Amino acid sequence: MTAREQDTAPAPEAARAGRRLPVADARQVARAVRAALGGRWWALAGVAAILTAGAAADLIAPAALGGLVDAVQSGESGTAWLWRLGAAMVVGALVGAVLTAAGVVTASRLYETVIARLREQMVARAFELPQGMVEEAGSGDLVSRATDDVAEISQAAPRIVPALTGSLFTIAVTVVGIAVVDYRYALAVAVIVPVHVFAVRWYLRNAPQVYAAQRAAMAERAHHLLTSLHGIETVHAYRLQDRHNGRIARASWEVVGWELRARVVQNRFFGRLNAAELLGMTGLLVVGYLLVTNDLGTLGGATTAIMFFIRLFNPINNLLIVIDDLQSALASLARIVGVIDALPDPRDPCDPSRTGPADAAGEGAGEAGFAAAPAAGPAVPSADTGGNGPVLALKDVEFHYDPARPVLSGVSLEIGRTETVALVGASGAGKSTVAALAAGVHEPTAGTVRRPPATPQRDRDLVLITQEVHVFAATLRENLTLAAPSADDDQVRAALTTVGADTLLARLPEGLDTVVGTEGHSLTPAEAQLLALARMVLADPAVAILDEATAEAGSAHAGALDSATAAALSGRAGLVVAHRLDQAKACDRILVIESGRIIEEGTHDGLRARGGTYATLWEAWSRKAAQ
Ligand SMILES: Nc1ncnc2c1ncn2[C@@H]1O[C@H](COP(=O)(O)OP(=O)(O)OP(=O)(O)O)[C@@H](O)[C@H]1O
Repeated sequence: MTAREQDTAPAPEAARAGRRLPVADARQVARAVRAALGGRWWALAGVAAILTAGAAADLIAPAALGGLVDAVQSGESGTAWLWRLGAAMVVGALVGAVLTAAGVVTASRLYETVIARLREQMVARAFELPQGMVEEAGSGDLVSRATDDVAEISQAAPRIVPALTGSLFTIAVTVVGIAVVDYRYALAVAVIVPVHVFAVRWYLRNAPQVYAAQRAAMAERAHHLLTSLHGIETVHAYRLQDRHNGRIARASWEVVGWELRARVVQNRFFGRLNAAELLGMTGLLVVGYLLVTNDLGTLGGATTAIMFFIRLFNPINNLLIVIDDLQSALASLARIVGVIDALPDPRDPCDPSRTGPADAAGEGAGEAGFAAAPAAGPAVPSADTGGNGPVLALKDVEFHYDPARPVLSGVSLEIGRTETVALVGASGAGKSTVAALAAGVHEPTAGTVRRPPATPQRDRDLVLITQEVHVFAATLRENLTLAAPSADDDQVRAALTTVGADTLLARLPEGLDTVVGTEGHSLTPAEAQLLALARMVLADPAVAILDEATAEAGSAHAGALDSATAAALSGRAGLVVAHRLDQAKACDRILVIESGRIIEEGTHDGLRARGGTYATLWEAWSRKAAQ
């Protein structure tokens, strides 16, 4: 099965659901946000001060309005006093608007910085995640966290930050203001407190799981979209459009269902908030009526108390409504921080599992076709492997993707320092899985895999090249030196010459400076494979694993690619998943794999002479090749 075909195979959804990327808990989220703030507490305090000052200025207008009512009713104040009250209202509103705007702008800068840092950390960490982990979770989950979840936080933050910082102060000052007018007004307003407490508790009980399920449904939808697009050729070739459309439609309806449930929960919450407002206003009007008719208060006092209460609607509702945004944003934040914390901190010197440079695996592991292997499994001690001793060894390896279907059983193999070993077998026999285990993409479910020892350039010690070679939209030089950043032009040219790509270089209009890839000079599949082999030569790993790396580049180029492969593998250990049996013939040793077991092992001539499975495969392949 090719990598593309794997991507479009029916997704074992129930199995995958249990293997999502981790979601962080509240403690991890708080720690990540604190770290992303990077000690800018003074900026946070400044934002709070500006917003609360703005909220205080906003109280001047309603207070002045009450004064205005009393002044008009008494008829004793002159017009100058009325003008002064009017001016105070205008100045209060202006100062409040300016301070609020300044606070929101400063807050936006701060939270955008925090979001950007978290996003960068997540992307950096995503490159370090073991490929197997991302594959198990589905790349859609990761993409959905980098897009949907980041967007969710970016959209929610402008509402959350001002509401949290500004509203609390406004509420506190306004309630004090109402009590100052008359404590009985404050008592009337207090009836809304239990209604709010009830509404918020109900909401917090119901909303989080709806939002979490909504995010998970979005991730599932992204996964199906991505896998279908990624394997579009296979989808067309096997007429799988209906099946894939159906799967995407089901995932989309699942999102719609959760969106609707979220809106229902939200509306019921808002309904409870409106009931609280009605209750508070009714209480105030009754108390106001009683106080004014019994000469215990003035009409202006009642007006101020009512205006203050109306002013409370916004901050209280903002505060409670942002609980909704806050829940939603926190669900997204937990998913982002979940990726950041998915692996131990590479900078943590106490963590023995991470001995290499933080960016080592990141350089290649995220790009198809050139994956630097993450360190895993015990290393082969270099001192013990003199001569052509094994530099890569699998012992009694078992592996399954689905526990009900073992893929490999009892696989053992060793590869010497300068030996090239071919893996051959029918489609689905398990060749790519052996290659993935050898490269560290997956870890065995039983048995051991010993890979080359860790060094400061650990990711150069083992390189996996698959069919899907990625040509970056960059210059040819940049495409090559990403494998060896310190390589100079002479070394780059020498690597191209080694794999016979000097003619390609000569044809490019600006030589090594020619931009290749989607944005520039497009390379043929065969040229892209040569590029991958030249990259490997520059990386100079101890072990090279080629998973049908040159199988799809076209038979016209087979000879050139085989010579390039032989030159690139020279002097290092090579494991070659061979599609064409003439590739296997050129290797030092051949392993025949059938139904996840190695059933034959030997040289091309030895295996042919034995007359077993390889001999039969060779006869069939040679006949077909001769046609
Ligand atoms: N990601 C995966 N999830 C579930 N099953 C998988 C996955 N990848 C491979 N398999 C299954 O594991 C078995 C071995 O697959 P593998 O790709 O290793 O075989 P292969 O010999 O390389 O085949 P091909 O030559 O067609 O690439 C097959 O039955 C395949 O369906």
